[in-house]
Amino acid sequence: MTIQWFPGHMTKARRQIQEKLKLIDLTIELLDARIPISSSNPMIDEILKGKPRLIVLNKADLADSRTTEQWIAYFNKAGHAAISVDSSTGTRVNEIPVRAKQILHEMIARQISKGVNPRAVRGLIVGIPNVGKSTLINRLAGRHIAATGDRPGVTKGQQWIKVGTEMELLDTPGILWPKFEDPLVGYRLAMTGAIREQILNVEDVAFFAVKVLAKRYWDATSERFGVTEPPKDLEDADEIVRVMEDIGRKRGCLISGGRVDLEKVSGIILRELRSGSLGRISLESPEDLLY
Ligand SMILES: Nc1nc2c(ncn2[C@@H]2O[C@H](COP(=O)(O)OP(=O)(O)OP(=O)(O)O)[C@@H](O)[C@H]2O)c(=O)[nH]1
Repeated sequence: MTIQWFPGHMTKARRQIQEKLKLIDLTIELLDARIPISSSNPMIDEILKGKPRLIVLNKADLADSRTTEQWIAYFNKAGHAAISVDSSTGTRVNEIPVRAKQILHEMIARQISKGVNPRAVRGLIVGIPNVGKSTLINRLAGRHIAATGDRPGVTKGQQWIKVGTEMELLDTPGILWPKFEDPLVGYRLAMTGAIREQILNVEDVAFFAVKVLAKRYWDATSERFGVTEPPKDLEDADEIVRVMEDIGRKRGCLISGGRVDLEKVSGIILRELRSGSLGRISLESPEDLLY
């Protein structure tokens, strides 16, 4: 689903989430494990207004596990419970209700001294488009939940989905928008396939992808594409383009005069990055934040 986010849409999305917040104990903030910062919402703290939050790093099967561990430590340090899952196969999703229940217990323990057996925790999944909200809801529900909430003309009350005895989830997630003002965020979202390539230039997206690959995953890149010479200087755009051309020659992306078809090779690089053919790749790490 692609949404054109105009200020009016953001206000509406925010209002819809805030209506749902009245019904729930805790939010499950879904982020893409490969880009936890770029897949987050810039106003999340304000929108959630202190509602307890469990951060779930989804698509962990595509991210590099060492970096994912660093992210979990980073979020823990900032005071948030965080776990990583793969919703497509269901790996570790059963930890979500357990952690949610723990958070609820801690919350109640702070309010009442002891002797309580809190009811099932009521949760809401929130996240930007394509982060895997529906996949996770279906996984937790153990069946396919039809996404009828947005269909015009269908008035539908909120439905609760039982997740074992520990948790109940609202059946429609809260949709958030990413931080559009930062162009790098746009490129990172495009690298993961979260936003359509047509919006951004495919060669530009691949350029940034090669920069990250050369910086952090050169061995995997070199092995996959058969290129041997890393860029001499990551800040030198000509050197990044030279690596793209080397990959293009290896993959036979040539046009008349022996020149490399940069658009074609860009498509190949991005497809292989997204599909996991280059291995498990994280496009952001907490170290990037430490400028
Ligand atoms: N590899 C992998 N793919 C996933 C995972 N979770 C979801 N996906 C894929 O990501 C894509 C988007 O998933 P959705 O569940 O439709 O995402 P959504 O957040 O509901 O998207 P919107 O409806 O656009 O808001 C689909 O192709 C899923 O198969 C995961 O943990 N690992």
